[in-house]
Amino acid sequence: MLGFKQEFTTLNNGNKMPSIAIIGTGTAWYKTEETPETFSQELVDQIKYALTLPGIVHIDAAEVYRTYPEVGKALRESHNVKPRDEIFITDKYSTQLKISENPMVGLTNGLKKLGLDYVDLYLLHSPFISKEKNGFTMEEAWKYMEDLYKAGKVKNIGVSNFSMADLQRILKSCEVKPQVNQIEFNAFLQNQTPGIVNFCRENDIQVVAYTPLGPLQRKSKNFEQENFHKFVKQLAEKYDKSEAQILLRWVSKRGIIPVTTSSKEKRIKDAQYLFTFDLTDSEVEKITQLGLKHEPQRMYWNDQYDKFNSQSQKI
Ligand SMILES: NC(=O)C1=CN([C@@H]2O[C@H](COP(=O)(O)OP(=O)(O)OC[C@H]3O[C@@H](n4cnc5c(N)ncnc54)[C@H](OP(=O)(O)O)[C@@H]3O)[C@@H](O)[C@H]2O)C=CC1
Repeated sequence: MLGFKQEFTTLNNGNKMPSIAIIGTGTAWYKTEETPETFSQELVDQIKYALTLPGIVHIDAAEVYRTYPEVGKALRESHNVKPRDEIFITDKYSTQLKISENPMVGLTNGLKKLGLDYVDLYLLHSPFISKEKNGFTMEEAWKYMEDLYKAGKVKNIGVSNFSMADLQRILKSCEVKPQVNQIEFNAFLQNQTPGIVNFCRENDIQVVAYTPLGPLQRKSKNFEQENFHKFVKQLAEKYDKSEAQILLRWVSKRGIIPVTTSSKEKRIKDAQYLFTFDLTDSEVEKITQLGLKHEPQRMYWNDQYDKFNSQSQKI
């Protein structure tokens, strides 16, 4: 516990959430079905390891990842290690691919598989919702979320991959404003959709960033010669931290909550210990500017959002 420090972000309803999620259960862990054959004991072990770390541990889950069995098993086997109120679970209702009838049914199914009676944050996974495909409109989907919030089944509600226009539709008709918008964000993709980060800030909607380590996940052949990578390396040496920690800290210094994941215990621990060091304002600004010089690097929702590439490196 020596030297451990945690930070929290206050949401627009006054609730606090941990300022980093250390185990995302999608991307590398993503599956297309939940069967005994696809069950990943490795993921169970990584979540169990994460739950031995100090502080509140934030896990990012979703209906579409098909990893509820692993998350559920890890939580059940860790109930003596970490109490429920020291675990923060984000979950998402699958909108693109219809898995359950509606968010009410989706949450009920998820809670059962996770062995929980509430989740801390529940999101609509994407804005691509229509009466024809889903059986309800985006506004009606949000109404389900509000009902779950009012019933206490979810402590906070939000959206994911929403653009300004999508959020404007929700804001026009909602009773409860989304607490967060989880989007793709990193130094090489600083606006998933035009103006989204500033719009969320102006409307007191917390931005949560998936793929915060995009610049490390895909490197060019000559990355060592690139000023961006040279500077990140220099900071890693200065602070005696990993390059991943520098990039995650940069995301958090931009007022955004990173959602990372790893198959390696050391990296999971490094993420939970993120707030044991700080970057200066000028270092944060330099990473921002060097990042903006890089061409947009979008890894998810390309079919829907590649059309915005020319605007995604403008802030
Ligand atoms: N709402 C949405 O639509 C989406 C949500 N998400 C959520 O966000 C989570 C995190 O997304 P993800 O893109 O994986 O997050 P990150 O950008 O944090 O990337 C994590 C990956 O980067 C690798 N990595 C870590 N450190 C380094 C390094 N120094 N060099 C090279 N690679 C490194 C890890 O590999 P290793 O295992 O080797 O450490 C891991 O596979 C997902 O699991 C999911 O929960 C993701 C996509 C879409």
